[in-house]
Amino acid sequence: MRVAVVGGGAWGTALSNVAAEATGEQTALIGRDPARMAEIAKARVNAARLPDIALHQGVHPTADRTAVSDADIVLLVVPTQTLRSVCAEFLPLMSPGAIVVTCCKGVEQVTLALPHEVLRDALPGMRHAILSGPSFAEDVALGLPTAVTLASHDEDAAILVTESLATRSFRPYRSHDMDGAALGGAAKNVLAIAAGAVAGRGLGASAVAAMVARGFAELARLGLALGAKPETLAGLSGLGDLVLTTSSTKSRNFSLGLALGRGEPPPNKLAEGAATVEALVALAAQHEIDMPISAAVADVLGGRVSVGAAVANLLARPLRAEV
Ligand SMILES: NC(=O)C1=CN([C@@H]2O[C@H](COP(=O)(O)OP(=O)(O)OC[C@H]3O[C@@H](n4cnc5c(N)ncnc54)[C@H](OP(=O)(O)O)[C@@H]3O)[C@@H](O)[C@H]2O)C=CC1
Ligand SMILES: O=C(CO)COP(=O)(O)O
Repeated sequence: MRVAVVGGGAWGTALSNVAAEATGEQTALIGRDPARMAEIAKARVNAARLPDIALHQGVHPTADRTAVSDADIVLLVVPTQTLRSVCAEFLPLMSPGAIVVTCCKGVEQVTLALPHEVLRDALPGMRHAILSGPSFAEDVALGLPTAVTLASHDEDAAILVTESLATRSFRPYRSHDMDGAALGGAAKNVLAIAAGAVAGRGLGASAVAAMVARGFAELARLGLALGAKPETLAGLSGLGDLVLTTSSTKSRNFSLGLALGRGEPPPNKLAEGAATVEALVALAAQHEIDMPISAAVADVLGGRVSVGAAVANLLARPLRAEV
């Protein structure tokens, strides 16, 4: 199986190393900036996005989009808001039998679609899967043990992708539940901003734990309303990724929240949760699901309330039975 990776960011670079190791085949890493891709090819390191980590010898960095054409499996590893246009751009170049895997985590702002729904709309007739789960690009690229969810309605596709990405340290677990895998990844990014803000305000580890647990409750409420399976929501791509992202300063979303909580300027790298939060809250409203923590993040990032007022509002919510 030959894999191509579209998106020369941190995660795309880490996954290209994984695919080259797992398949023993040349793996194209396709970025959009020719000068930067030439630099990566020469230095054998993606200094801007994944510094100090050598590319696997089988990785072929390029800006030539046609490098996707002989791939059996195409990983799309770009920000969620660009996924649809990237699909349109690559559709005429991909082999019609290729399996396309979205590795993005978010909700599309205009349509409120999750990444796998974007693939379904934008790449009709092609085979689809989604990869999600607790996995910092740096950890994966360093060969640290990582387990993720690989979900597809197409069992054969899921097996082929799993086999083409499994290494001694990277373990994809198969699932049929694309809705659950996608929703977990999208919601945890938003909830990590909230956890970071609570930590940044110095409210203590107990408060952060409460935020994570109540955050999981709202992730699960929306997931169940969308038809996700409880075991997916409590698994790697749901609770697993929520725990990772709400507990580490390696997370761009948690770091954004931390800066907001401390009253510091937000880090300049855009976290996916910031681009997703309004759409996530709108999606929840469509399903009449209450997501107070996500709504508070939306209000803070939208400049409608301060972090202090948002936390105070959350604490002032009427007490009720835990659900
Ligand atoms: N980083 C991580 O640890 C993980 C990230 N993810 C998810 O993977 C996705 C990508 O994240 P990550 O790699 O970290 O992000 P980065 O910001 O590091 O990279 C994003 C890549 O997408 C490219 N890109 C941006 N806009 C466009 C566009 N309009 N058309 C084509 N390409 C574009 C960028 O190109 P350019 O370099 O030219 O700007 C860059 O190569 C996100 O959804 C994230 O949530 C999932 C798991 C782990
Ligand atoms: O998705 C991730 C880990 O699973 C990466 O999280 P951040 O985008 O917050 O860095």
